[in-house]
Amino acid sequence: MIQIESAPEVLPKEWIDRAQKLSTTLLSDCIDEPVVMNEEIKPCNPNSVVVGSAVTIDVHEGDNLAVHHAIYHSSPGHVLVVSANGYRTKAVIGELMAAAAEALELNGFIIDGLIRDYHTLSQASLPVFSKGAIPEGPTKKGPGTINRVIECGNRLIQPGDFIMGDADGVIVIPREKVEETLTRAEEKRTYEENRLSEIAKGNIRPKWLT
Ligand SMILES: O=C([O-])CC(=O)C(=O)O
Ligand SMILES: [Mg+2]
Repeated sequence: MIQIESAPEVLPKEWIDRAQKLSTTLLSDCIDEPVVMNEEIKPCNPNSVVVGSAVTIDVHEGDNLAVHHAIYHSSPGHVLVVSANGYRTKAVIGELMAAAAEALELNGFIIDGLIRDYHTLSQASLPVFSKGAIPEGPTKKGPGTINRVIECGNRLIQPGDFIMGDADGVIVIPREKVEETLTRAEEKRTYEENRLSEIAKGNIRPKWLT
């Protein structure tokens, strides 16, 4: 049986547009709490960038029925964040599920576990983040939960949390901290752009390094 709670609100478009001009590194530098998921969770396609509101999914060991249901309980703007509870001998999703999610214009998948059909997913435009790949597929029996608090990548994820993933990994920020973190990260981006242009001009050593 799959327990399904209502889907969270998507993020304001303004937050998505601003975040897409930043990065997980800038944002994680600009918040005073741990936001980075376990470093093993990486994009299949290193060009992938995902920003969205977390739909949280907890699956039973080696099973993915809850993920199949979650795809059809989500909307454009949602990122499906899956806790596989450390299970590493079966994949959680593959290319068919990713194609369905892409056709429904969902934003992507973050999987604390493994996937399959890696070759296709490494070239797909839908962002898929995972700990790697394995051929063996999951059962589809349940149980599972959708839109309850989960643990993913050693972080607690609330439904509707701000999620961003890029080539460096994945971060999660509580909604009430997003506005301030975006503003601070924009200031840091300006500082870093200035540093790069100073380096290009030959002023290589930073002023703060005495
Ligand atoms: O069998 C599954 O549920 C996962 C899979 O390979 C696919 O989505 O292509
Ligand atoms: Mg498949």
